Amino acid sequence: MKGHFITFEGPDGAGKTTIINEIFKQIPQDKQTKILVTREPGGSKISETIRQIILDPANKEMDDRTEALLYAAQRGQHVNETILPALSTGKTVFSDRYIDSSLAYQGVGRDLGIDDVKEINNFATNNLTPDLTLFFDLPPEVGLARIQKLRPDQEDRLEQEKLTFHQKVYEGYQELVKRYPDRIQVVDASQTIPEVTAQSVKILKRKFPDLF
Ligand SMILES: Nc1ncnc2c1ncn2[C@@H]1O[C@H](COP(=O)(O)OP(=O)(O)OP(=O)(O)O)[C@@H](O)[C@H]1O
Ligand SMILES: Cc1cn([C@H]2C[C@H](O)[C@@H](COP(=O)(O)O)O2)c(=O)[nH]c1=O
Repeated sequence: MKGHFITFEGPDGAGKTTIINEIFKQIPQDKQTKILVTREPGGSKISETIRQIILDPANKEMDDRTEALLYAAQRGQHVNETILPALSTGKTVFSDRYIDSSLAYQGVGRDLGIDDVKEINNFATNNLTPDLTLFFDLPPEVGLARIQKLRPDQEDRLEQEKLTFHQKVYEGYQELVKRYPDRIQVVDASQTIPEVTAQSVKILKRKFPDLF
């Protein structure tokens, strides 16, 4: 028995966390217990500790390769401690970010290369690949403005990066959408919250009718 592994991706502030919560509310109550909602970086005790190190604005001297390896390390722990045990009992896992974040932010944003970053992540996760990824498509400046409004003066180390970095990350996501057209479905995240939710639910119902 294996559950579905579904990931949610997009620029900072695209609405991933908000829409995951909205989708969850639309799942019948008796089926909600079959869903595990988790996030990256994080999703296990060790991975949350690594999250604090990566996102701490004080860690300005962090090397780009160290950053990529820390994201891969937290992911390895997350997969083995949280995601695989849930999938193996038939639960569906909703992960707020996963490997595509590393491919877009470290592979393209940090210029480390999509293929090299993919390789260290394949090692870390033993090649665990999502069954479906929803990409929340939003210009990075719009997402960053939402974050700024939500948490003024509380940006983490990645959010504090220049707009040019976030624009490269966005281009990275566009490349991933082209590379993995069967796995990654694009959602227009510039719509209202109910509209983004409805588009997401429609995609999920089509692919996994058993979820609802
Ligand atoms: N479709 C939307 N329209 C307008 N505001 C939105 C929309 N979706 C989310 N927001 C708002 O944008 C802010 C960021 O949303 P949220 O935290 O869900 O984004 P996120 O993609 O999870 O961000 P991060 O990448 O930082 O984790 C919140 O204040 C949320 O209410
Ligand atoms: C998993 C992952 C994340 N990131 C970046 C993306 C965001 O800027 C932060 C995480 O913050 P969030 O508020 O929880 O979205 O980290 C990354 O660069 N690489 C990754 O693999």
